[in-house]
Amino acid sequence: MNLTKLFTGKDLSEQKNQIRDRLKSVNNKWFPKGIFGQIEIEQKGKRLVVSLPFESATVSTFLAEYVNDIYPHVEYVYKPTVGNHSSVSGVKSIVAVASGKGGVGKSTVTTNLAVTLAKLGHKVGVLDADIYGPSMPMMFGLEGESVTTKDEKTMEPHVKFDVALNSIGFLIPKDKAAIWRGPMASRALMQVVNETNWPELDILLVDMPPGTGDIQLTMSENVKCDGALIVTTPQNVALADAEKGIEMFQKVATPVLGVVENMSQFVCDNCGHIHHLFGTGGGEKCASNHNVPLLAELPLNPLVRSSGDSGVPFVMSENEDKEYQQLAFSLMMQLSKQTQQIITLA
Ligand SMILES: Nc1ncnc2c1ncn2[C@@H]1O[C@H](COP(=O)(O)OP(=O)(O)OP(=O)(O)O)[C@@H](O)[C@H]1O
Repeated sequence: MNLTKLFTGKDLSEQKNQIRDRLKSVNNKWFPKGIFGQIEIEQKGKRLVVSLPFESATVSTFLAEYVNDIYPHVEYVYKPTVGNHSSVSGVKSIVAVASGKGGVGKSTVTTNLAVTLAKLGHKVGVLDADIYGPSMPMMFGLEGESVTTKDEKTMEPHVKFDVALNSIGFLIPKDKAAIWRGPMASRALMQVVNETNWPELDILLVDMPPGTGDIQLTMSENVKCDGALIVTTPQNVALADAEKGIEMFQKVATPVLGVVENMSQFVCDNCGHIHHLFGTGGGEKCASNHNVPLLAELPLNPLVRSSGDSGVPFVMSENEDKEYQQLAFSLMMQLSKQTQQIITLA
């Protein structure tokens, strides 16, 4: 039986070209230019399998719309390519999550983004570098835990929700870290960076302390980050600080992958009215001022706060990860564009 003509009566190469052409016509600003010229399409039994250089459930659904009418039997699979760098052994890419101002939700975004990336199939780690207020142990439900070691030299990260995590909060009580300054704080941070026995990771998210001080400088001098994600609220005072953060990363040649506007709006449970508690359009303006994309506008949602406090990230709840899936996808796309590591551009 000639499987290549099974469904359409067309030759396999003709079918592949047709699928490729359809995918090339996909119009979505997050896909790097030329990406669909590079993908692999194979026949496996009765199916045609498209190997994508990234993973996202939303992507498969989105792409199916372009192809389903001609080939309903196409399957999309994730085929990661091997990276070749990062200053931390075993780690393919490092992304700093930063904000100029404190309290804008940087740690919340880091946590939920990490868990979403893990749910999508990536190998993810989180380094809590917020040395003055490490909140990851609480957000991952690991408060009160300390580090373990197998060889008395390196620390084993905790693994929760499929994310490997280390935090200065596992080493010392919260109040002690808060009084560290300058070289002492930097030394402690570098110890957590260098002496953690990270497993093989596709991406390590670094939750930075707010501001543009010593720690940020230490990080950028000692750890080669592939990119930075800037979290802000739409408020003017937060935006001014976010812009300082962007400028700092640009100065040290760390590409800013994009801006995340958190607490963008609040939808009233009762009447559905949308309230813009902190103003509107700030994230977009901040991003366009610096020629970087706005990757997400995440709503203010009381469940996000209560989940963070309870140690079970918001995205672990059923059907609560759509916005974070989109953010995870656009972040990986931006990272691909920067590093050319996950995909090769045409
Ligand atoms: N989208 C959101 N909706 C509701 N509450 C949120 C949202 N994002 C963050 N929060 C809450 O706001 C508070 C501050 O968030 P978080 O600790 O993540 O901020 P941060 O920028 O990391 O702060 P810090 O400067 O202390 O590091 C937390 O109580 C968190 O649960």
